[in-house]
Amino acid sequence: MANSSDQRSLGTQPVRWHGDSLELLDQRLLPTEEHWITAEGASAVAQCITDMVVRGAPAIGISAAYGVALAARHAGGSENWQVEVRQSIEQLAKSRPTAVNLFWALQRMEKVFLACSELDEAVERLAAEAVLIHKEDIAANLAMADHALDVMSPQQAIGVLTHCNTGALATGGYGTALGVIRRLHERNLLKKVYADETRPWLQGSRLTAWELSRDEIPVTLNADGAAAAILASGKVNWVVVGADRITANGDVANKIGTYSLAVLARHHNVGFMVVAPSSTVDMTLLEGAQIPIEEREGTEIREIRGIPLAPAGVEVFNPVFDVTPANLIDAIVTEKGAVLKPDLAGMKALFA
Ligand SMILES: CSC[C@H]1O[C@H](OP(=O)(O)O)[C@H](O)[C@@H]1O
Repeated sequence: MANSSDQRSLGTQPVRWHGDSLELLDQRLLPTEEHWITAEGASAVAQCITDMVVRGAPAIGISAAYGVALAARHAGGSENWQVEVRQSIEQLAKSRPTAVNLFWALQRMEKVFLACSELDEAVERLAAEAVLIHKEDIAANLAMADHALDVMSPQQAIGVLTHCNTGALATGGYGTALGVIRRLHERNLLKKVYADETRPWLQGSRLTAWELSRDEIPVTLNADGAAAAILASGKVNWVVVGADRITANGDVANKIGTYSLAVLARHHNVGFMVVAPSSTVDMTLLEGAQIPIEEREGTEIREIRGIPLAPAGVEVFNPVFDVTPANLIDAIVTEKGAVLKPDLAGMKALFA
């Protein structure tokens, strides 16, 4: 995907589309190794999503869209090509449960699929739709950065703390919360950015610190447990995070540890901003308690790259997302605009 016409650095995009295959940067190996996996079919893309080769709500949706396009591309000669594509959509839908972008992208691809009567038409139109979803995500990220700075209206350089990875690696490019950080840096309005390491998967230390360092944006990595002291220090004006699913009342599911950051931010009178494209908004769910929260293997906490960090077999509770109630959020920023002090009425005004 070429850089956007505005010549801004989009950062390292996590997927490369080749028409008959999709290359995915294996984010499990960063920061020590840049290894690209080539997926030639939907099942390979689904496995890459489940295994977190590619992760991040928008990037998951974009990858799944390309996976559907690959299903049609490689169904050639089959009399049951419609069955094969439908089975691929169903398989991709089972890859991870929380990020609604996955289901949003699959529904959009299915709509195109159902409008195609011939395989050749489906191959062409599904590929075009996946590329469009990718391009729209980049445009959304660039727009969200503008809306976020309007909300912040910084009169001087500010301090920001972020959680997990919401950069180019988690999206089609540029990033959501990290896109705001990129924009602040571009405008010389970024005094300091603290990045939570974000245990257990370490998206912050392995991905955010890598992305920002690569793009020469100064970043300070901190243990998750240091966030409270950092917010107490007065060095941070805003906590800026992404989202995996936002419900109609403004509750937000995001990486585990986000909820505690929101409590800390409110306690220390620090702004708390969620930045996510409208493909992350799920108006079919009224509140956060309805969001399916993914739990992953205990080994992700007991070990790091096979090195034991805990007694073998110790019981683990490993939810990889939590829900931040709307009343702890100062702003939800999307490409359509910002919802300040989000509630059902404010969300309906933008997304009804
Ligand atoms: C740009 S949204 C990224 C969002 O996804 C992350 O989760 P995961 O790395 O498990 O896919 C995290 O919740 C981020 O905020």
